[in-house]
Amino acid sequence: RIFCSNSHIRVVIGAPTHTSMCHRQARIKQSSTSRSHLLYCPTFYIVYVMNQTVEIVPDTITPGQPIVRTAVGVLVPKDQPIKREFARLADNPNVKMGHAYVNPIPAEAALGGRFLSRYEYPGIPRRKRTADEISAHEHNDDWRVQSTYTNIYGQLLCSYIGWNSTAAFVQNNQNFIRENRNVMRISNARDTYLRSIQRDPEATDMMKRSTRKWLLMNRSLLNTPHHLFWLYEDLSYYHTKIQQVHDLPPLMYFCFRDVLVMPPNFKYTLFNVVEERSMDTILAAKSNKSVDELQKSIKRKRADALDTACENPDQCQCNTIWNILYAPTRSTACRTRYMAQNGDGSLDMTGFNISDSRIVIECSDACGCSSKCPRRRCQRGQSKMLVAAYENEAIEFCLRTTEHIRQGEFIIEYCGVVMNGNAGTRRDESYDVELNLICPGHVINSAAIGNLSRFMAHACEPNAVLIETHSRIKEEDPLVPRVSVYAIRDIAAGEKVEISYYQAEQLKSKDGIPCK
Ligand SMILES: C[S@@+](CC[C@H](N)C(=O)[O-])C[C@H]1O[C@@H](n2cnc3c(N)ncnc32)[C@H](O)[C@@H]1O
Repeated sequence: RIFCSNSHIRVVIGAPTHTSMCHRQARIKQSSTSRSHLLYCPTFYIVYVMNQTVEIVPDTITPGQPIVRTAVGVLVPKDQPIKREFARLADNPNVKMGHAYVNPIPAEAALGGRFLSRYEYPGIPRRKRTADEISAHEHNDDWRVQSTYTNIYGQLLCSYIGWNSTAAFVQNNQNFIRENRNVMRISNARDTYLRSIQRDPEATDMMKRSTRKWLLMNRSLLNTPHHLFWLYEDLSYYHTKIQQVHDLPPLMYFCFRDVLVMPPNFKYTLFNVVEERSMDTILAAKSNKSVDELQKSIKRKRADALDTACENPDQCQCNTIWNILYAPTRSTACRTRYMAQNGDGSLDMTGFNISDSRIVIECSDACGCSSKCPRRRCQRGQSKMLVAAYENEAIEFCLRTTEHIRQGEFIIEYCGVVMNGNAGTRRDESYDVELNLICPGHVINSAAIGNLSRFMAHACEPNAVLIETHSRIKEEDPLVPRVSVYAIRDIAAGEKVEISYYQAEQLKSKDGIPCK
């Protein structure tokens, strides 16, 4: 691993203008510690876990049952009773409390066979069945398709959940395609992206050679179940499964090198996980008050000067929240910018200045709008298929889009663990995003638990930006800090999604990752 020469990288999400308060920045600190294990989080917030037996797990689909999407996980320390202040949270179906966040191995993959993988990754089965075990299971119905590939003869090859690569089969009947439409859709999306790399004039010969490994499956790969290729395949599959619960697109991990490097190892989450100490701060914060409470306690004029893109503008409370909590007053030197949504949920980027402090405010049940409201964009989550691809020894993995993204479009939420940003907390700080407005002094750290946003690389001329987002579905949910990633210019399919880890002044001082 090659690290950059300086020890601190800072990622700015707020807009530091005048006060020291404003100067808190999202910070990425380089560290020489090895990469920690990650989890995947979807959309909302998390708290702590109590004892070893209590776990926060990502949501799964139970046939016939409605999907409850967890909004927050709360991690509570072991051997301590749940605090009284959290009692109300325990009744909220959007909040899960536990001592640890885990990515469990789905039941259909946990069958177990003779093959033991060399690698241990959260939520990925190590034990699988082999081709030798087929006869014992031939007539059982536990053959569910994981993914499909085309082999060098143009035949459709199918790999099965819980079986290693030696048990992959050629499938050539139309029924198979009809019955596995979803799997076929994901495999086709993967191949479309891989073909675009084959055509890319900037792709190196090594990338093209390696891309063919994914496009045209060969016998030697099938016969090497310990090949890292299969670990990439599993990570893509099991993390995509978590995405699907939240109706989010598939994701993929790639390494376009002759010799593959180890894929990233972390727990995948689609909601933020909050440490107990930070949950105390969150619950006590003014931003956590409901709109009604805010209006009663703070005698400030209701905002009506701003337009709202809410589908129910007469009842929309977002501008009131802005006015009471974030709008600059004569006594605040810190000028936070109101980021207005357009009717399609994208942000109005007119006059956007990357140095400005900025916030997006989203609707809750108090606004009386539906989940399709333009002012609930972060709540709906990612819509474009993104991939984490290994770039080089310096950057390692970065985030790329497989689809065109327009300026102002929401890309993804930055998910991870909400924790106190002081130096005492043990973590890899290079995955910190520092919060300025909603929970100052805290960070969202995605080193151990996060989603694809953790792979965004630094660029001196970024195409995306982090924006703190005041968002909860119900006023009774805790207002856990959230950070959205929006495009600040059009991003073409295949491009990297990059943010600036630094403020303008730091870029000039050449502190941190150099601009190339
Ligand atoms: C938040 S992580 C990004 C994901 C990381 N690349 C990975 O593979 O997990 C930040 C780290 O990525 C690397 N990085 C990001 N952008 C870079 C750039 N433009 N040049 C060199 N290294 C970069 C640095 O090691 C930095 O500490």
